[in-house]
Amino acid sequence: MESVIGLVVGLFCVFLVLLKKINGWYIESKLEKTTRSLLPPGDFGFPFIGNMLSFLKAFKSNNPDRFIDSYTNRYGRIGMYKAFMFGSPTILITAPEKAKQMLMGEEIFIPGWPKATTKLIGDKSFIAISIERHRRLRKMTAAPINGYDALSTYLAFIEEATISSLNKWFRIGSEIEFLTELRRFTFGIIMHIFLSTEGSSIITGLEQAYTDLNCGIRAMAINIPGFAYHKALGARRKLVEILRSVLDARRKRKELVAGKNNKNGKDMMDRLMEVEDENGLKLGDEEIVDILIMYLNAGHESSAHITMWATVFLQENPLIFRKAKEEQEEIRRSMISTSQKHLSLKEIKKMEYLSKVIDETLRLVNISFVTFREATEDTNVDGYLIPKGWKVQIWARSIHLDSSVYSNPKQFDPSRWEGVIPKPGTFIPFGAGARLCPGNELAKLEISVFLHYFLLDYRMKRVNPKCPIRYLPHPRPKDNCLATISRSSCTD
Ligand code: HEM
Repeated sequence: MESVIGLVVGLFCVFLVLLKKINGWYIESKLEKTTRSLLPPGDFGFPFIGNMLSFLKAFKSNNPDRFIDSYTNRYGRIGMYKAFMFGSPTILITAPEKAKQMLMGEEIFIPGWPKATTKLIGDKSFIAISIERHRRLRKMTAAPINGYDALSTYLAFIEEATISSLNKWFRIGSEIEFLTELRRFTFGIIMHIFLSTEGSSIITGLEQAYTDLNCGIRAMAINIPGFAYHKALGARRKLVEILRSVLDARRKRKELVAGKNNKNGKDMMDRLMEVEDENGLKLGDEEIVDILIMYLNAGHESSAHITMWATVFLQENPLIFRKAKEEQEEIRRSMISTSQKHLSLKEIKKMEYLSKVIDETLRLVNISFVTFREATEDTNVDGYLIPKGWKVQIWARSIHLDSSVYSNPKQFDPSRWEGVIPKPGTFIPFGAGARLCPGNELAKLEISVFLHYFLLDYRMKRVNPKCPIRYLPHPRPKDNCLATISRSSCTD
């Protein structure tokens, strides 16, 4: 009996190996013979699902890195591998210099997000429009978010939101989901920038919709009730509905006050409604809504996660906490000496050690662990070929946790940034090139202001300090960082 079971298991294994080989032959049969011979090593997994099962298995375990490790262990650390992910043949990039080449080569490597993601974020958002249109809309939206004047303007709002949020959580006195609260906090900021007048009235509806949208972004694209992707599509419909009604109401209001618009009172929605292309054409409602959906999402999720992780790491490392706090105390002392009540960008610039804490958090946590591109032409990279039409995934996570790039990479150590200018491609938490995150400075500002007040006056105590981490869609403790916030004067 045992030998029969052994035989069946053996035959099944052979069948699986054969299935993978046939799948590989089938995918490569669409390429020219010379192209095939130049592909990097790797495997395409099983028909239809490709390598998705091993990807999801790794990212649902406590060791997501074992997905890429399985390639480096089998084929060596060559930094590029062939695979089949999210329904497309794909080249995985895990080496800094190659990542840099992909990120900087915007003409050849256009965004290549899975179709299912584009359906959620919108086919008129930045991830799906032409290079020219992207350049134009980006230019128009990036400076009012990330420019020096814009940041100075937002600072007061961020400061006020920080002080009142921390005070509120402290007053609650019992456990809060720290991450959920921080998402609310960062969402309030991005809503203020984009939809200053409607913010508070629609914020609750949008918040829940964004939670559901995000759960579907890196899930399998199964549009059946009960699956995350199905729920995310519903969330997108809700977002479109809410934002469209805001847009309609604004248009009506604008008609009423035509000609009386105050330039200083403009938020991003006003700008999007007013911008014209070289032929005098304005953006359509669908375009405005998709750009809003993308910005409002990108503009709060990552910042909230990084703020939470930075707080957790500081709290877990008393020496680092102390050093960061001393820097903030020095800043507060100098403000008091000149009777300065509010932070300005001058103080933010002085937060050198805190900036290292934030960079180290960005490196270690890897909120955007992978970015998606598509090759628009056959491209040779270090002797290997990326065929035209294939997807490219740039694995920032693998680069940031590579022991040949960062010594002791899993350790939280802000001092590693002392006097260091990262080599190109080695530190890419915000991407690089034409698609470099247009909210990177705003994100760092929000996190810095929050940590300034947190370090000076508060403590966070987690209910489950050893709570397991969920890695999809973003790394977070499964309990959303259940914690109490207390004032440091009460605990020191
Ligand atoms: C810690 C916080 C953040 C992280 C780690 C982060 C990370 C990234 C990364 C890696 C990209 C590049 C994607 C690619 O190359 O395809 C990106 C793009 C983008 N980010 Fe962020 N981001 C953060 C905060 C923000 C904020 C606050 C905003 C909004 C104000 C924002 C808006 C965007 C947008 C609109 C894009 C698309 C840019 C384009 O395609 O041109 N992000 N972000």
